[in-house]
Amino acid sequence: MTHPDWAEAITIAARAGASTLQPTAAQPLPACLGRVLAHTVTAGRAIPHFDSSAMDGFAVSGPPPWQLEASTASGADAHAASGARPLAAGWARPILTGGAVPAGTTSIVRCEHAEVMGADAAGQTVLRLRADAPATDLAPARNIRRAGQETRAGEVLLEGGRVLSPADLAYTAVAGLDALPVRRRPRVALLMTGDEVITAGQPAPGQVRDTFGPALPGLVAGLGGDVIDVRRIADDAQETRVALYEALAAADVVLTTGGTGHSDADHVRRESARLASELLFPELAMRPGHPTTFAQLGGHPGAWHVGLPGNPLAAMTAMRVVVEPLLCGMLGKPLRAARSVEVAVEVRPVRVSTLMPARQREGNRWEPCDARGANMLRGLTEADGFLTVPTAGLRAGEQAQVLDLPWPQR
Ligand SMILES: Nc1nc2c(c(=O)[nH]1)N[C@H]1C(S)=C(S)[C@@H](COP(=O)(O)OP(=O)(O)OC[C@H]3O[C@@H](n4cnc5c(N)ncnc54)[C@H](O)[C@@H]3O)O[C@H]1N2
Ligand code: MOO
Repeated sequence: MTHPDWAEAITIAARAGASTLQPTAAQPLPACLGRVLAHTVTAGRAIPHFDSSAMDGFAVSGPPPWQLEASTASGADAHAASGARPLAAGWARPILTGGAVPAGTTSIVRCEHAEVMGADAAGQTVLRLRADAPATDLAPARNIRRAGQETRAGEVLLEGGRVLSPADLAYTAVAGLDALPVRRRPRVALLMTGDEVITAGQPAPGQVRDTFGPALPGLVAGLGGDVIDVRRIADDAQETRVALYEALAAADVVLTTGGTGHSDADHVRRESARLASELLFPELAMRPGHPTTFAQLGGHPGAWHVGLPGNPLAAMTAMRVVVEPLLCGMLGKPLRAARSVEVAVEVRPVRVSTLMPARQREGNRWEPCDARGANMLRGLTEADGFLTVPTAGLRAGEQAQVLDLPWPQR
């Protein structure tokens, strides 16, 4: 079996994910934040849905002065009442911001630009434009928010596949919807191996602090997964087998960390193979992260298993090129494409196509971070993305591809 490079891994994982596209359910708007919209939603009617005033003031009909109607409504009804009856020529009517504009209105004069005078000879209250009011106040349709100005009935409100933002939810509410169809979040179980790994305090020589427990659950949630289980398992064949089996029954995606090697202490590869209905790849032609395995366990749909390598940076590159596209596919979300950038410095040839944590300098010029060994994290904390380095290396000034990090950036 050939070993995919990073670009092929993204394609394979995304296609696999799409074959288990998650079901859709309507959710109330506040529960939709960060969820993936399952399909495109259109406006059932125009936004705004009626002509309304943009200012507190007066609806006027024709040139000043006007005869001012007595205010007929206040409180809860005031916004609707202002538009209930047509406005006759030569008349003005009090109106609130957001109030319905009566038929016959030529413009809205804001209250600070108008002056209520005493009664005229006929006993009518008169409204005048103040001497210092700008002439634009009387421009046709001044301060009127027209129905349909923002969105026409039948127009697309939001495209399917997008991750819903606070603005999207607010806009949907304006359109009068109470719920949106969102994809179920893939259930993700996280199994972490490594007898030498401790989860608190200072590790002794031969021990290492767990880097995955603090980082991966949030990372998976940010990619749209629902982390249903986080478990540490011993470097033991039987325990690995039972844990994989149980996870496969409960989850859509099983992520393991470590144990992908071929030593007596590594059991993930063998136990995954026992449960696998399909091996998509046993490893990658990419560093760090080359031991990453990807399989489907327990038939279709069963569960996807991604065996992340134990080296912390290797696991992060695998998250970017396998887990992120897998979840995108399952959620019906578009992939984030690699970006073309200019390389600021020479990068020497490498044995296997390599993902290097890299920083963006002035302009779109990029350079690799230091401390970018597979076991290291410092470079990644300083990185703006992964620079993809082909085996031939890169010359200063050459174009190269950068992958965004699998989390929101500064
Ligand atoms: N003979 C070979 N040895 C190794 C090879 C190889 O090709 N032949 N590949 C190296 C590469 S590259 C990687 S990556 C690792 C993959 O190892 P495993 O997936 O089997 O992971 P472990 O052996 O369990 O651990 C590797 C390394 O990572 C540390 N680790 C594990 N879990 C954690 C954790 N939760 N937090 C922090 N660090 C962790 C572990 O202590 C080891 O140092 O294999 C290489 N060896
Ligand atoms: O390729 Mo390893 O995965 O260098 O860390």
